Amino acid sequence: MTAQLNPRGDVAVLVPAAGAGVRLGPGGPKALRLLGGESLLVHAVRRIAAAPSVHTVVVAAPAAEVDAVRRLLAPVAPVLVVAGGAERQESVANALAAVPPGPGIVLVHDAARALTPSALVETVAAAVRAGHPAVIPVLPVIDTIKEVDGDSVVLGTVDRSALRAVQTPQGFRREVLAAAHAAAGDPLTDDAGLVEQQGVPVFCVPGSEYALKVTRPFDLTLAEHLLAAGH
Ligand SMILES: Nc1ccn([C@@H]2O[C@H](COP(=O)(O)OP(=O)(O)OP(=O)(O)O)[C@@H](O)[C@H]2O)c(=O)n1
Ligand SMILES: C[C@](O)(CO)[C@H](O)COP(=O)(O)O
Repeated sequence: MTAQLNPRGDVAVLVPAAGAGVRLGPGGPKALRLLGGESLLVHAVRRIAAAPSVHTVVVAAPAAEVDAVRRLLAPVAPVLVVAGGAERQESVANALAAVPPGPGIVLVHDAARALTPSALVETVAAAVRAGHPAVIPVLPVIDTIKEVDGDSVVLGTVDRSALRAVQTPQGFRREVLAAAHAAAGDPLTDDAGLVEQQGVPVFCVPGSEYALKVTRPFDLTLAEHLLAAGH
């Protein structure tokens, strides 16, 4: 099946979208929950597809929703849809296995970061193209951070100047991501973590407040406001 966006693009974007959304609460798989009348997944794919470097998009959908997701995305962009797994890492691996020959750069981008600007896709891809084997968008940590024992006893204050909150899209040389997944052990929360385990340097670029992850009900409310404000 052909599902190319820009045939001259050098980037494949994997979109893990198979999570249950337990922290968001009841209402079905999170990627299919609505934001301003459209699913988080549709918002995410539309913004990815608008990035000029993108050659291919592969979505990892909940196994029971693969056909429904194909129908949902058909009017949005040409995409490949595969079944995700029980863990995010497995969903990414399934999507990676479906990338056709061609793209030398692979980005992994959460459907749950639905309002991520297309420009961030280009920024991450450009940093990989410039020679970094692995690239992540990050934001500074703005709160004072305490280490605690249990829920309530403070052990100390952490130096936040060295901490960063990590977003997606995370970008990789294709062979670097493939090798990291081939060697993967216990599931990690992001793909850069797998690459770190291979001793590959990971480079940070500035993230975006609009790339917030819809995790809890408050995040969905915030995203609704951002969307209504034109983002
Ligand atoms: N088995 C899984 C788990 C997560 N994801 C995707 O990975 C992204 C980031 O995961 P997260 O926000 O943690 O989503 P959920 O796992 O759905 O959230 P929760 O932990 O609250 O259930 C989401 O786009 C989610 O759909 C996935 O493709 N496959
Ligand atoms: C890759 C990621 O978006 C990094 O923030 C990841 O999906 C986070 O998962 P978490 O379990 O919600 O930290």
